[in-house]
Amino acid sequence: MDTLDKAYLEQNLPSKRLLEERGYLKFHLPFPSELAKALELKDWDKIDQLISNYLCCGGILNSVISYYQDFSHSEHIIAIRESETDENGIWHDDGSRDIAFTWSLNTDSNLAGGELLFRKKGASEEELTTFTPPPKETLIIFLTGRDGYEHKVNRVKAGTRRTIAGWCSLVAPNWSH
Ligand SMILES: O=C(O)CCC(=O)C(=O)O
Ligand SMILES: [Fe+2]
Repeated sequence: MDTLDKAYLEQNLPSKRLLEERGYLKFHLPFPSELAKALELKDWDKIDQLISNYLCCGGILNSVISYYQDFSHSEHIIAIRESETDENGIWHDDGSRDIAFTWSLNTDSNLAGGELLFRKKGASEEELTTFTPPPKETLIIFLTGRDGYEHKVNRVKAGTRRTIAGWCSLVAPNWSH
């Protein structure tokens, strides 16, 4: 499932309207076998390289994210948070990026905390969406400050939280975060 055609995307992905309404989408996007293998080996360099490829033309992430937002620039990191050293994140909006994503690499059954919180700026506590760290292969795509949203990651209380965090923009973003 490395290249995805338009018909596949339209039939299998959540609608664009849902993203506009809620500001986020969460769904299962299976890892290509080479990524699954690299995760098993904890080969972070390989994972980093594969994600670069997937964000490029014809790649799985490029196809999926482009379905929602045209982009020509992308950045990504492998974000690893361990309970021993982790701290509460702060609310932020990912600056001038058009859209953000987090593709879970979590395999740690001891993982506690590390929730991703998401809200419209100025929203009340009840209007907050909380994503408990999902299992590997869960993709969350979410809107940024450009559309008035912000997010933060809670402190990991036990175990290790791993994800690929990324950002995509049509024009090159300002490099401030
Ligand atoms: O770790 C995540 O799921 C998101 C991280 C994030 O928001 C960021 O690095 O800007
Ligand atoms: Fe962020």
